[in-house]
Amino acid sequence: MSNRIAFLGCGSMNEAILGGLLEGGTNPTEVVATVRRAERAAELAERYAGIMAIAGSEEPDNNKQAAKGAGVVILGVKPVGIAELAREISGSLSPDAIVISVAAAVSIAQLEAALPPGQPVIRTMPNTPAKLGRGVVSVSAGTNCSPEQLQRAKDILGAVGTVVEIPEEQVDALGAISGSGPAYAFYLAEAMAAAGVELGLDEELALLLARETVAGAGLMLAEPGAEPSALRKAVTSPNGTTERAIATFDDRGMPAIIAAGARAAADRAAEITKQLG
Ligand SMILES: NC(=O)C1=CN([C@@H]2O[C@H](COP(=O)(O)OP(=O)(O)OC[C@H]3O[C@@H](n4cnc5c(N)ncnc54)[C@H](OP(=O)(O)O)[C@@H]3O)[C@@H](O)[C@H]2O)C=CC1
Ligand SMILES: O=C(O)[C@@H]1CCC=N1
Repeated sequence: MSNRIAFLGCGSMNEAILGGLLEGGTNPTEVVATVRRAERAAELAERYAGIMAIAGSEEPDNNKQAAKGAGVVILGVKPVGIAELAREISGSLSPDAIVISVAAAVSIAQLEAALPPGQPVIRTMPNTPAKLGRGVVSVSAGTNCSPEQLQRAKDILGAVGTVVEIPEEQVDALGAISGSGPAYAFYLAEAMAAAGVELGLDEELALLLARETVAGAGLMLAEPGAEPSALRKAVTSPNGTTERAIATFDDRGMPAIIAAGARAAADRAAEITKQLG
């Protein structure tokens, strides 16, 4: 099977996977990426020496070209564009090419219906820390995907983070935690910076403190065996300052607010799936 990997629609998410794969040792000459705009293709080609990046504005058959001869094809456009993209490349795919979708809300049934009968499909839900090799990527195999093909996808995706295999019914829940989750951590950093300014710190200092603190805490969480609650307790002196802050968060219902946000994300995914028909 061909080693070529095609990233069709290379924006935030697919670029993070592409970057993580190259960091992990994938040969850039085996990577091809497609986008719509020429500036974006030029940006990718400059940032990742050796890859091929093709813009649809210059070569309207870019997706077909990239799909042709690829062993793995990763669909990375917005959910609403996935089925159209799948149909567009259907005549160019090798029958054994593994088609991986990173899109939220697009079901395996919707993917399979848009591809040639028998095409192996894997639905994933990655996240952008993939770029640093610290992503979480779920995999759910479609009906025509062999165990060997699933293993190949896991091996490839393993270079960008932790791979978890889940039944498709759990993808929306997983996406609400790990897919969207990096944004929750960045949101926390934004809110901490704003709180620092409210307490009288200047904006630049407050942002530095928030960034470095969330990043440092993330690194501690990444240590083997790290437990969030144990790490929190180690910062929380009895009757001290942190205890007062956490009690205030609890009193104001912070855990319930986070649960409600995650629920809203999962519900939105289900809503989009329905809209896509
Ligand atoms: N962002 C995230 O953290 C996550 C995203 N996802 C999923 O990833 C997918 C992409 O999201 P995201 O990366 O954020 O979106 P972006 O808008 O950043 O990226 C989409 C990319 O697709 C390109 N594109 C659009 N239409 C076509 C086409 N017909 N042919 C070729 N390229 C095309 C765009 O090109 P151009 O730049 O030229 O416009 C752009 O580079 C979504 O389905 C989303 O659900 C999943 C998990 C996390
Ligand atoms: O916001 C979204 O819809 C995508 C899916 C998960 C993260 N970003």
